[in-house]
Amino acid sequence: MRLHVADHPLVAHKLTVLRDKNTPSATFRQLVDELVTLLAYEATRDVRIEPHEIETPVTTTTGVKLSDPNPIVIPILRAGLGMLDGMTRLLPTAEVGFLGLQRDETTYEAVTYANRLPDDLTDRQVFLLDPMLATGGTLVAAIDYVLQRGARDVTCVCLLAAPEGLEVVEQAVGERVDVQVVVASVDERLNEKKYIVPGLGDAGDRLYGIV
Ligand SMILES: O=P(O)(O)OC[C@H]1O[C@H](OP(=O)(O)OP(=O)(O)O)[C@H](O)[C@@H]1O
Ligand SMILES: O=c1cc[nH]c(=O)[nH]1
Ligand SMILES: [Mg+2]
Repeated sequence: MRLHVADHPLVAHKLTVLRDKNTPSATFRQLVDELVTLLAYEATRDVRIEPHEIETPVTTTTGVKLSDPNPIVIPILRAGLGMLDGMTRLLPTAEVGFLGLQRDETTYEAVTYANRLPDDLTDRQVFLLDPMLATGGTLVAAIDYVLQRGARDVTCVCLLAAPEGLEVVEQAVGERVDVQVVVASVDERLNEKKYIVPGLGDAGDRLYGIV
């Protein structure tokens, strides 16, 4: 597993406002969108491209275009949905799949309740979106899901990660496949309820308000 922590003053500034418990839902949504666009720039560094010849008004030249098939972006419902627009702003031709996973707040195990994905993800570049990597259970379940469908190139874009969760993902993925995790911050730890500290609380509730 490769870990990339975005190191940028704008990311740090926006994240601080996001963490503030007094930040209202509308501002929270806007900030998630802005942060994802900044993270997407880092997360797409290895997006597959191929040579592409064009004519400028002056001459012909060889540039690049995204290779076919285009990447697939998969927000993990609910909270990951808040990251979708920020990601597809940079990758407008990406396909979008959906995965619904909810963490059981007693056992902390991820339960799958929805999926709408292509059956075959062989040779597809996959971007998984979820703002919170806490125990890592949800992300490991999502990674397993796409690996079972043949994906071998997976980038996870998260806002916050706990060191404990990163370790779980690292152990689960090992050297099996090329999994990259891009985050805005690796926080201190998990608390007794497995919430990220200092964190930002429940991302889904702060985005959408309904528990
Ligand atoms: O790393 P984990 O310990 O598995 O926890 C992280 C998961 O918890 C949150 O989702 P939640 O289950 O609250 O669902 P929601 O997005 O519908 O609120 C978050 O968006 C992650 O998906
Ligand atoms: O801190 C946390 C942990 C899990 N899910 C969240 O939304 N926040
Ligand atoms: Mg939630």
